[in-house]
Amino acid sequence: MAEEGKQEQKIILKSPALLKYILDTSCYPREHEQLKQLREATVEKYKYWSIMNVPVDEGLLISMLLKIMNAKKTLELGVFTGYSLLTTALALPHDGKIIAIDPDNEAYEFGLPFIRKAGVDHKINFFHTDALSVLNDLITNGKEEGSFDYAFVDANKDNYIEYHELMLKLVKVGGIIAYDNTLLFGSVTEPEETVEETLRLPRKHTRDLNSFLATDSRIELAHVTTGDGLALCRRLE
Ligand SMILES: C[S@@+](CC[C@H](N)C(=O)[O-])C[C@H]1O[C@@H](n2cnc3c(N)ncnc32)[C@H](O)[C@@H]1O
Repeated sequence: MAEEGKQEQKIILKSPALLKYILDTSCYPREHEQLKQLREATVEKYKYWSIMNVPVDEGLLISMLLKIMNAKKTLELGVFTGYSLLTTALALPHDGKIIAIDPDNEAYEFGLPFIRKAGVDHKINFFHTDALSVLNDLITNGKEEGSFDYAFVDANKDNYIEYHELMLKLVKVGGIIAYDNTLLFGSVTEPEETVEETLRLPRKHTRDLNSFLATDSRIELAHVTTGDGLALCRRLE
């Protein structure tokens, strides 16, 4: 058998039924009650766009990662209704701190009652604006370089490489920068002309990011096939 064929045999998720099995068996029973309610309310209000919430299996992975790292101070770029934000807030200790940024205040306000009910809103400092301005401010005025344990980047794809340079300043050596949607609905491997038009530019940005990260010697990289793809980068220098 060709080497490539052997590799393919290692891919576990061979069917949508397997994803459903993982969710039903291992994930939904362990999802925090307020995360479940937030997820369901988001589906009801945002319909198709609820797809933007991080899926439950990925949320559980992020939660465990944060606890293994003993993360206390984190950044969140792209909040929407706050599924990944609430996941993070629940995983941090009582005195944990999250700087969360999104220009969409309405979606954040929609998710806030669930975050409050979970009793973790005191950990969150939400900035209702574009991420770049806040990140630059944290570096120049806030003197926050090297102070974050973890950053979750789930925002506008066209800025990811720019965000990466700022993340490498803000996240401490040994800390994790996580980029979400790095497989972009599987479009990264499809020929451009077969990809729906609205995805073509994000697909290009995502492919550029993946290639960039693969050769960036300042990080250790693990490209995880959970959700829509999650690139975990550990800052090395
Ligand atoms: C995929 S959603 C985030 C989902 C969220 N992490 C969750 O699990 O529910 C992407 C979000 O990025 C936000 N966004 C778009 N441009 C942004 C920017 N320049 N800075 C920060 N956030 C931005 C959008 O408003 C949107 O809410």
